[in-house]
Amino acid sequence: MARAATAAGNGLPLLDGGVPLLGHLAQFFRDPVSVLKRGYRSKGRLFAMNFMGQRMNVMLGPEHNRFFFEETDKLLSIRESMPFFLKMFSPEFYSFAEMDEYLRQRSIIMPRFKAASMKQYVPVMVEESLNLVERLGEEGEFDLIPTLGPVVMDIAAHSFMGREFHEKLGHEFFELFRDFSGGMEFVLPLWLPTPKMVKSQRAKRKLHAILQSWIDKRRAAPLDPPDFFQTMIETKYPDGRPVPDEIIRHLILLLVWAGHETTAGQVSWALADLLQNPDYQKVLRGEISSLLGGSDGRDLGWEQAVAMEKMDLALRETERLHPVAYMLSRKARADIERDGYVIRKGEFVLLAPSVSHRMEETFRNPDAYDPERFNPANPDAQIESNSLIGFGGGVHRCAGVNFARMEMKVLVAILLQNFDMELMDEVRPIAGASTYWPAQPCRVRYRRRKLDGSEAGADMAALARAAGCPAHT
Ligand code: HEM
Repeated sequence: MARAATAAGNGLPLLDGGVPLLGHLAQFFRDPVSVLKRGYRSKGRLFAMNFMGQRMNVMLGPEHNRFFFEETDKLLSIRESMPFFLKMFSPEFYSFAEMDEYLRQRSIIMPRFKAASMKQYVPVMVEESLNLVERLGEEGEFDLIPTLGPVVMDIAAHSFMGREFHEKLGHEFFELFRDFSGGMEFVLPLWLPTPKMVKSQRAKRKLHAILQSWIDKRRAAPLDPPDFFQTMIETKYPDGRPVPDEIIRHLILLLVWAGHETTAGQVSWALADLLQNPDYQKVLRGEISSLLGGSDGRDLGWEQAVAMEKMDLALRETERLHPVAYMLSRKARADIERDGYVIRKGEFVLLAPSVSHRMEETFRNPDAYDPERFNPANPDAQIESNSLIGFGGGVHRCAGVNFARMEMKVLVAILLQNFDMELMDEVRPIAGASTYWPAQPCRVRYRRRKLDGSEAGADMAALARAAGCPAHT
């Protein structure tokens, strides 16, 4: 049961092992997921950490996930939990704005990620993935994050700002963007003029100037048929008012910011998982070659990408095992009673997909890589709502989830179709990061495959086996 409470009551059980003054802060920043796992093992689904006197209340499992998502913007505030957002964007923007303004701004971007609009991004995703194949050549080594990160940025710049912007200004935009992202400060006060904060603010001003010049250019000479950017600058609010340029600039930066590190990390994990699970890699190869035949992927269209159902399962399993957004955060707006405990107004409330996704009660054999657990055709499929939350939930669920899933599908499919790959390094999560991606180096050795489509038949047998076909045991 959950309700706003004023009654006296005990706080959530406090995790052991805090040190004077800092509490659990230092150990958390060193290795957040281990601390969260220790909390679950020793205290269960509800526990608290101490960050220099500030209580951080952690909730785990589908029931608590549901509560967290349903109470966001009611008992739980998103805006107070991410103050750095204010510095990177502005007080009237998105989650920081009043609810009706937030919903108005959200309604500008959501239609751009519906199925009908998504179709226009697939050719861009294919083109940028094939550019990577071209750059990699016949054989060699690449490091996952530094190689896939720029492809994700190319896809974003090309999809959201258009080909011409991407070709002329993409590089400068990317460089500035890296500095801008450095403004995501969790520990130090935001008014402190640290070098990375000064850099971030300078980059923000330059990014806004670049985007404004692009808005002016497109207003003077509209693109027909319109692409993402053209549609954004022509969109009106439901009451007919034009959307201010400042909001358009912030929205573009928000999309790139929210989708860049996350997708780069998640797609790197997806590839690393597949390279460690050759049986399922084979299943995917079968699916890909049954759809693409002997093509390198340039014919890959929306319909084929949607038909990659095994790839969907693999991406979901990676989202479960390695959620890059390993923790979501809110602040309590009032005292909240939860299972007999009280969370006080002003305290933080956290979800931890990184731990909830590995709970035995929710997922059978949780540390094993088993994409088929999500296959709805399996009688024992594990698809309880609010159990897989790598893209969040409720009204603030990731706006770009369809875009990200499609992008990862295309990139992984094209890499698997074109290269034989093996991992050279042990895959470990990065320590102390805000985005939980594989630590560097995480190198892959690759060699170009001969593409004649002859593997499709053999791989279809593996596909049938994985789907549990008794004729292929
Ligand atoms: C694998 C890649 C991605 C992951 C794991 C991811 C994860 C998430 C999560 C967990 C949230 C909710 C945060 C919260 O409730 O506190 C979120 C929100 C959001 N994401 Fe993503 N994201 C990804 C890619 C993208 C992409 C590609 C875009 C844009 C094209 C995007 C745009 C957004 C936006 C705008 C929000 C804010 C939604 C709102 O508050 O209304 N994300 N994302």
